[in-house]
Amino acid sequence: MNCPTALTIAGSDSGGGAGIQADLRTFALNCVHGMSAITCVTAQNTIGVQRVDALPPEAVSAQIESVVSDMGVQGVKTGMMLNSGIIQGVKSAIEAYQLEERLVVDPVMVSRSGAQLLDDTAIEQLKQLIPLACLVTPNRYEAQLLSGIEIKTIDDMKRAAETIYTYGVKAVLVKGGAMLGENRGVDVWFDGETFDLLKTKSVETKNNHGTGCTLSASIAAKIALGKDLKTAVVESKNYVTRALESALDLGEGNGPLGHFFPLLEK
Ligand SMILES: Nc1ncnc2c1ncn2[C@@H]1O[C@H](COP(=O)(O)OP(=O)(O)OP(=O)(O)O)[C@@H](O)[C@H]1O
Ligand SMILES: Cc1ncc(COP(=O)(O)O)c(N)n1
Repeated sequence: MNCPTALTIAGSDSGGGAGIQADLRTFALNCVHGMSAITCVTAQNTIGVQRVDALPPEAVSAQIESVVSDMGVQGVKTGMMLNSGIIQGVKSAIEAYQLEERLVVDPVMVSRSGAQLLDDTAIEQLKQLIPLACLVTPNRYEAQLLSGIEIKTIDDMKRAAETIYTYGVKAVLVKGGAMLGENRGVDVWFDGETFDLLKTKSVETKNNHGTGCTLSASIAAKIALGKDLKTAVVESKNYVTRALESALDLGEGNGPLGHFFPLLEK
């Protein structure tokens, strides 16, 4: 039986809410065979990140090479990459295996709980990876850092998307989970020609750990399934909204999404 494959290049979250664990659940729900290149191991729960251990960059590159050379990859996303050595290795592998057309970069910098997930010195490397991707998905904070624009309004999100687009990436999705009031949960899409506001409903929950990871993993899975980028983004945005509505009340802090809600509804 043939099965599309997707690869996540990201960190492990011991609490299972974000990172590799959220990505693999999202791939599975899309009936895509999930593969992983783990960049670092976090000791993490719903309250915070207690410890981070990086893998050597060569270990990350070796994982990518193993799966791409043998099994093929139809969709790929990057998440937490922690340091510049890892990002450089990932960039070389993406170029060597020509994965650019199917690459989604989630420029993870800070966790929901406020922990730093990217070294200060690594942002320049991340800026060099972004032009390779078909889509980059910064949240409000990441978009501010990447564009140098302070974001308070939808117009600010649009201006930030335009600036980030000039890096050379095919499309930008500025995510609005951290926007306030009626703008919370409104995402801005820009592909160089068209702006689009992606709106679902704003979900009232503290259990929102891993929304960005889940969104980018879902987009990568749908690319692997052969969907066009915009369709992949719109369907994934709807999926995250439903998974937020079914989020799990686990732990004292921000619980994980209910990734498997469609299975529970049957
Ligand atoms: N309360 C909410 N209601 C509806 N949609 C939301 C809400 N919070 C986040 N989202 C959506 O979730 C997706 C991820 O956005 P967000 O801004 O939370 O990314 P993120 O900060 O990278 O996520 P994380 O770091 O938690 O993985 C976006 O599509 C966003 O609109
Ligand atoms: C391994 C890993 N990857 C990504 C995130 C970001 O997710 P969040 O902002 O929900 O904490 C995280 N906390 N941990």
